[in-house]
Formats: sequence, structure tokens, C-alpha cells
Amino acid sequence: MTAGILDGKATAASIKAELRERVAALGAAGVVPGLGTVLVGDDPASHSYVSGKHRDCEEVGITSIRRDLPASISQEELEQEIEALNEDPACTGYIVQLPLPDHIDTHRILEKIDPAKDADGLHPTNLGRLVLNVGEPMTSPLPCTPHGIVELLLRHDIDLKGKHVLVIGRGVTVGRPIGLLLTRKSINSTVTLAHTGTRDLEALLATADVVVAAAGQPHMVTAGQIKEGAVLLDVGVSRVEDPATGRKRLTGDIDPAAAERASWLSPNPGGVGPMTRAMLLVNVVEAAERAAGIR
Ligand SMILES: Nc1nc(=O)c2c([nH]1)NC[C@@H]1CN(c3ccc(C(=O)N[C@@H](CCC(=O)O)C(=O)O)cc3)C=[N+]21
Repeated sequence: MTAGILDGKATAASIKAELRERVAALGAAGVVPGLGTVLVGDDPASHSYVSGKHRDCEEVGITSIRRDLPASISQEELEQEIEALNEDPACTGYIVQLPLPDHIDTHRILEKIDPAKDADGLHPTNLGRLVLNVGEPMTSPLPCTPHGIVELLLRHDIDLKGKHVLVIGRGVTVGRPIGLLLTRKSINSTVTLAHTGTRDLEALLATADVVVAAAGQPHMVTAGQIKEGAVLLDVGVSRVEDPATGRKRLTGDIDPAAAERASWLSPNPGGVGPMTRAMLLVNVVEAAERAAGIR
């Protein structure tokens, strides 16, 4: 068996094409969605991610509002920037790029974001609404990576009902929230959350129908460990030195050789990353639609 590729780039491109039409409909109603980004400091990876988000916006007709701030900014000054975006009618959704510098209290910053403008879906109010199952379909933004993973599976007609999904990693952006999506009645998977305290990961891997690897451990999931025909989603990413060239390379949590025994593989890069970016745009467009009374 050789796995079919869950091509996140291609799927994100169709989502962006759909969003272009919804943005045009908003425009006809006099509403222009605007994504704000708050970037603190000069980490090159963060700069490159934020630039990617603004390129995505341009593709679908979303206005960009970019606040690049010095690493020396104080907590109070950063909170004022957040308040300004909450007040700015041109900004219909925004994100604060993580990580923030050590002297900043990240939780206090994230809690200051107006939940109605939370484009990441990571505000405590919106995560709380997800736990409480408020509205189905949701009337609040979903966390982008979990939402992108579910959308990638559904758009490839992968049946998740009653399937055993093994999630590896309990991070706040992926591992913790994704089970909340997969166990909703409309999806009906059974979810196991594994982490560094899990005793027999091998036994879980041997029986899982779907594996979401979000641990940040290069190639920790190998071909011999998985159930024949499993669906694999490679989410974690590390920068690992390539012994041949000596250069750092992006490496996922799943050994690509596992594709030989899987039915589907979402590769890394080219899988969940582009879907995460597409779902950020979905959150911005839906927030603008709700603000305009269209949804
Ligand atoms: N407030 C906040 N929200 C985030 O969503 C957020 C964040 N902070 N901080 C950093 C992480 C990381 N993240 C990525 C998104 C897409 C790709 C992506 O599209 N990656 C490409 C490869 C890009 C490359 O080659 O460098 C791919 O997987 O194909 C990667 C990483 C969002 N994050």
C-alpha cells in the first residue's frame, strides 16, 4: 500500500478560491474584512510567517493591518496596541504572533483581544465556547490548526465516524483542542490523547485508525509502528540539520517511509501548515460576516 497524499497546499487553494467569492459578496454589502497582525521583535521565522499571512490576505481580497513592534516594548504599550485594534473598525480580526518576548505576560495579552476579533480562535472565551459546544455549526472562531486538520480530512471524504484517532502531543494550539472537534456528534470519532507521560505509545499506535502527530519530535512515528492502512497527519515541525548539506531543514514528526503502510498521509511541509493559514482567513471572513449580520 502507498498512501494517498493529503495535499494541504492544493486544499488551501480551493478554500481561498471560495473565500474570494465570500469577500466579494461582503464587498457588495459595503464590508471589507481586514486582518491585523501584531509582531513583536525581529525573529526571522516569525517575520516570514507573518509576511505569508499578509500575502494570503492579498490573494483573497482581505485588507492587511500590520503592527511590527520592537522587542523592547513594555507590557502597557503592547496592551495599548491591542486596545487600538479592538477599537479599529477596519480590523475585523487579528492575531498576536507567538512567541512573545519573555518580559511580556502572554496570557494577559491574549485575554485582552476582543473575542469577536480573535482570528486564531485561541481566546479563553472562544476555547470555552468550543468546550461548551455553543452552536453547531459554530458561531465563534475555531483554533486554526485543529480546524484545518478536520477540514483536510473531510474534503478527502475520509470517514471519521467511530474511528480511533490517536493524538500525540498536548500543546495548546493542536493536541488539547483537536479532540473537542473530533468528538462532536457531527464527526463522532473516539480520541486518545498521548503525551510524554503515556506508558505504551506503541500499543496505541498499533491500533489507531488515524494518527495526529503534534509532538515536535523529528520522525518519532515510523512505518513499523502504525496499523496497516492508517491515516497519518504530520503536524509537528522541527528544524534539524541535514547531515549531507549541514543545513537546517524542516522535519516533521512522521517518518515519510510510513507512507508505504498508510492509506493517507498529510506531509510536512505541504500539509497542515497551509491549511492552518487558510483557516485563519476563514475566521477573518466569518467574523466580518457576523459583524455585518450576514451569518
Ligand atoms: N498567534 C499565532 N498564531 C499562529 O497560527 C502561529 C503563531 N502565533 N506562531 C507560530 C505558529 C507556526 N504557524 C505556522 C503556520 C503555517 C506554516 C506553514 O504554512 N508552513 C509551510 C512551510 C513553510 C516554510 O517552508 O517555512 C508548510 O507546512 O508547508 C507554518 C507554521 C502558525 N503559528
